[in-house]
Amino acid sequence: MPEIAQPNRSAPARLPGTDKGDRKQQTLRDRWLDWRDRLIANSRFQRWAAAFPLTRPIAQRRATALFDLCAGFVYSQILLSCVQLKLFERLAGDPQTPAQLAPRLSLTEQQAHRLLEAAVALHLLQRRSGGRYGLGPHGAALLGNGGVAEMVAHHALLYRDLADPLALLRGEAGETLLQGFWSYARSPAPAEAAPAGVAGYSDLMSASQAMIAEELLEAYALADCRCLMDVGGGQGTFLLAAAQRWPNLQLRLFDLPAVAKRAETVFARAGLNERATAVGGDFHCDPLPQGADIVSLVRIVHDHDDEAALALLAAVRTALPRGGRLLLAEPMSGTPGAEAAGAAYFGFYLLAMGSGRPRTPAELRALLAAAGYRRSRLMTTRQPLLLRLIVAEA
Ligand SMILES: CC(C)=CCC/C(C)=C/CC/C(C)=C/C=C/C(C)=C/C=C/C=C(C)/C=C/C=C(C)/C=C/C=C(C)/C=C/CC(C)(C)O
Ligand SMILES: C[S@@+](CC[C@H](N)C(=O)[O-])C[C@H]1O[C@@H](n2cnc3c(N)ncnc32)[C@H](O)[C@@H]1O
Repeated sequence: MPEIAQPNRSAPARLPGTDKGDRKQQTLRDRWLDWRDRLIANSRFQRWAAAFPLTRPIAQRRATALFDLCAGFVYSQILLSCVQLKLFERLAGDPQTPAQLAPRLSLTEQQAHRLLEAAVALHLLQRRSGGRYGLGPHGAALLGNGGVAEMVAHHALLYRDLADPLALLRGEAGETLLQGFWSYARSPAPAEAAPAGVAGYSDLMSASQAMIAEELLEAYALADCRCLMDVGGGQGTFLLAAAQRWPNLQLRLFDLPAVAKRAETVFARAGLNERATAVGGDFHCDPLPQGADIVSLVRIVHDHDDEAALALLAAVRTALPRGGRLLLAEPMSGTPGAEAAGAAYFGFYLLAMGSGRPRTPAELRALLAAAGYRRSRLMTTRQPLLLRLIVAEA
């Protein structure tokens, strides 16, 4: 059973770090933060701040932000309903009334109206003339970002795994649904994964490559590169994008055998047999193919705990010639303006997946140095929420 915290109504709020003994070690900043916390936790101060005209907007903003944290799951489920009903596709360029939509969604008019109003409140949809509903700014942006709808749909697994977050944190949750979905996570012999076990995650990764590949190829020019090897390259969607942008580039992909097979089919269909090869193996124990002058690890390193991540970075360095480059691209922790996506979303996502953690650029650069890279540099990406990039020199 999940643990339900019981509020202690009689005890006064006591914040840590206020004992006389602790005080000696506190910096000025710690003391200021203690004072601020005591003030904000004081319900009389809250009432005063909500009433006083100069502090009222701040109090209202903070209350809304805290409410949004409480309600996040509800908002996500409204988004999921819209995705499942393909509401954004239906309304793109064709705003409709609840009466028109209801039979197409297998809902009554009243039910459709409730969903549409909720989606309007979340800026997913927007009201139009004549009682019709059309896309809102978020709904339109979602349509323009391939893979977001698929991500939303697969969150059903994540949310079930997170139903008892403390059990998950304490490692008492047992086998999770995400471990089943990402069949290589925690598997002692990932190279033996059956084709059916890799299909779901390979398709999801491929669908969401649209927003990743462009970011990466915009951030780093491959003009002077001869052969790019994408390690953990999935079914080859990133390499397809690289091939289109850089027509002289040779392409190599390394992934688990069942995934490499899928990439082979994709390369053949794209007529890339002359330029692209896919090699199957396990990057934890098999040597990586030599011959590439640049290697990419796209959304790979955060999947692995420190020891495995360090070994993988070292294996890539060994496969590269001296002066060869590694592109380490993934969402990272501590990204200014997107802090929640790193430590909170990916922190708990990877916890549910059973392996890995999001790292800050500084942590990754320290791992790269420990793996023997001579230098590394954090590059600028246009949407750091989705992807950051470190380039390292072997
Ligand atoms: C014309 C007028 C009046 C105004 C225009 C104003 C203007 C300039 C507006 C800007 C509009 C605009 C360009 C909007 C752009 C919006 C974008 C780019 C939105 C992007 C959203 C992306 C989202 C929501 C991404 C979600 C990604 C998720 C959930 C990723 C999950 C990844 C997972 C689970 C990865 C798993 C891999 C593993 C296992 C960790 O390795
Ligand atoms: C999160 S996906 C990223 C796929 C792709 N780079 C992308 O960004 O779309 C991780 C990839 O690493 C591969 N992988 C996981 N463990 C592996 C291993 N031990 N050896 C080789 N590939 C592995 C998976 O099969 C999967 O394709």
